[in-house]
Amino acid sequence: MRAILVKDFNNFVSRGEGLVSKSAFGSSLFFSADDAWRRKRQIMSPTFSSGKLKRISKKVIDSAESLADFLEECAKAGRLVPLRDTCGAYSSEIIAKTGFGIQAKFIGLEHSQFTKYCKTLLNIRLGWPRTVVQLVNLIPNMGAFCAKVLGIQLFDSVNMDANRYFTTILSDTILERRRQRRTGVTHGDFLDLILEANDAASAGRLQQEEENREVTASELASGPVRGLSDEEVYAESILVIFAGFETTASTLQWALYELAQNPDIQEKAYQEVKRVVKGKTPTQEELKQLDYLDQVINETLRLFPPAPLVDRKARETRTYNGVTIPAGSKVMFPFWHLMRDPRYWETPNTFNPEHFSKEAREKRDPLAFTPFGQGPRLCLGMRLALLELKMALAHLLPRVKVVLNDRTEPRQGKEVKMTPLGAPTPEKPVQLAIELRSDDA
Ligand code: HEM
Repeated sequence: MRAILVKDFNNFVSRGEGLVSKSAFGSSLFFSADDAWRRKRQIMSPTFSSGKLKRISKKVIDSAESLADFLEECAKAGRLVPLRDTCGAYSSEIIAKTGFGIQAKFIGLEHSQFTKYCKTLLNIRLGWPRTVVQLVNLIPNMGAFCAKVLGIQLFDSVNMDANRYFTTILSDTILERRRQRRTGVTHGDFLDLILEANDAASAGRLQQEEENREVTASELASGPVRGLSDEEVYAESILVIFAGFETTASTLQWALYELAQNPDIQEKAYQEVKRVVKGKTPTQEELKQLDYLDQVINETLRLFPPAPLVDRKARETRTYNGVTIPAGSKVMFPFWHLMRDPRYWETPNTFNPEHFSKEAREKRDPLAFTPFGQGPRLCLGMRLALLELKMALAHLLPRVKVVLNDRTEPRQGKEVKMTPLGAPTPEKPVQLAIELRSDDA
């Protein structure tokens, strides 16, 4: 794993498969190969640096406050909280504000078109439609022809209604933003940051800026980097939705579910927040001191990785530790299994934040924990995702308790059943009860 993802990355820059779609999103950074990936990664990387993240953290804080307000309202009204919808609203609200410059308020709202299209961006085919696509794909390039040339939705991996919705919002916004940049107006969101990095690339300044940051040689394109066209800016913005929506929403959902299942762990996390955070909103410094909360988040990512598998394609035939990997082969890394492997985890199938105590971490190979991938193609949004998750929990734990009882799904004493395919998803929507924390708790 180390050889492929890290040491000989240059032979495994590309993912195993691209995305079959007429949408520009199919050619975004996530699905790009070799030099096309290097160019886009170099433009996008500065956008996600910790310095830039500080500029958007106010928007994350506002959404975390709204989430805590909403849970408090549910507690007062005795209403159960539908976890998937609530966590999805939190994550899509942050995307809308940071990625698209929309003044969004989705938490607690029953119908938001933006959230609806975030959820349905990918065209999930089940039953007979899946079988038809699989059969047609037996003929090389036939599926791509049906999607891209004939425009048949069944074969397109992107839902074209969602694509149209986001294109419409973005094309107007990008035009307006380019105009505003010339007059010095900025909004401090990802769209601004992408356009800023893009201007640096077009002016040949990106290379210089990159050299001052810690960027691995494998990430650097050889020669000057060409800026992104409007269509490419659009593709990268859609990628922010694809990569950032379900992943963060799902992790927050599982974290809250596990805290409800394990009241002692919830109490310990609450006591830490109560001890460290002095005001209504944690400062950056206080956030860093919430070590136990980090352990809770990491343990959630270990048991419920939203991206349970990644793959790479070999450019040349080479031998690693006696195993020859022929050119063009796809190598899969089943993170889900690795992160439940009893050789690395004391109680592999139990939610136990002590797996991430300082002592336990020091004893373990860091490659045993890879929810964000590994090597130069590591998740670009990792810092943002961790900020979103930590901010949400640090805001809501001092105000409310999440609990299971005889009205919730699952009931107290029962566990959630998961669907067998893909990212960890509960079979039935989880609904938790919320209790207010009293001041002297
Ligand atoms: C808990 C949340 C998240 C998890 C667990 C996660 C996990 C991953 C994983 C496993 C990969 C593949 C890495 C590889 O191939 O080695 C990835 C790629 C990526 N993620 Fe995330 N992700 C999360 C949130 C986000 C967010 C919030 C964003 C942006 C807003 C984001 C942006 C990306 C991008 C752009 C890539 C493609 C990187 C590339 O191909 O160079 N992710 N993520």
